Amino acid sequence: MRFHVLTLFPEMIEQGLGQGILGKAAARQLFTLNVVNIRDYTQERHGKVDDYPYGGGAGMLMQAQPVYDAFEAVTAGRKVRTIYVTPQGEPFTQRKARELSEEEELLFLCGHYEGIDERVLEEIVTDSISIGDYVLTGGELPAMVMIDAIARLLPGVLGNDSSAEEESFHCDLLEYPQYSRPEIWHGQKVPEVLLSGDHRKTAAWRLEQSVSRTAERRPDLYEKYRRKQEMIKRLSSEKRNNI
Ligand SMILES: CCN(CC)Cc1ccc(CNC(=O)c2csc3nc[nH]c(=O)c23)cc1
Repeated sequence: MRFHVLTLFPEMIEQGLGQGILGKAAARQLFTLNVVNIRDYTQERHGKVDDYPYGGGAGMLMQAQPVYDAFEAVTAGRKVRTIYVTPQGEPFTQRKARELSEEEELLFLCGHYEGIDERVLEEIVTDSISIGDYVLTGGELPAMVMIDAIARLLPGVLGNDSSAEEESFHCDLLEYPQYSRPEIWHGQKVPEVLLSGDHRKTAAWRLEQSVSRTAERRPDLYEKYRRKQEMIKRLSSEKRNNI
């Protein structure tokens, strides 16, 4: 996978994605990261890349020419899936991360100020994606969030035992509480069942914890889970009756 990021703050991306698991994975060539400074492509003097929006309105807009020239420099005529990170985009989900992780190459366009001239977006953008319904100061953090979620799905980036955890999230339940040594900390004991070594009881306790935590914190996911359970029950009883 080759990640390209077009941004006005390249060091933010390089710092943010150069540490930890992703830094190591990039060093092992499990993916490459190419960060391009849009300001390097301006034809205006003093590195100017923004201007006032036609029709008035608060703030400034990034102009089309520098963005387009940076894009052309990276893609060199290749057709590359180009993601414009924007509050006006479709919501980013684990499903979308999985879909994007199948691509060979991804180009992320980070806006700043109040956005980018629509004409260059029309020409180069394939997907407009938001990371949530809150307003940030720029697209760099959203691009890093998405690259993190996508890169961890690439072969070799995480230890191979994590895929099971992936599935658990897919069954729409929040994860159960976890404990490690010591057995008593600040007078709080680890739940007995986890010390019992009884795997069946442990699994049952963890499922119960996941369900109650989901019901409490994510009623939307809980509702989905409940309906799925009901359908499974109905189908299995229908199957029994038909036999
Ligand atoms: C004036 C209307 N604003 C849109 C809500 C303009 C605007 C605010 C903030 C930004 C910077 N944010 C992003 O570039 C961004 C990119 S993806 C994303 N997901 C959630 N929230 C976000 O702010 C973002 C861009 C335009």
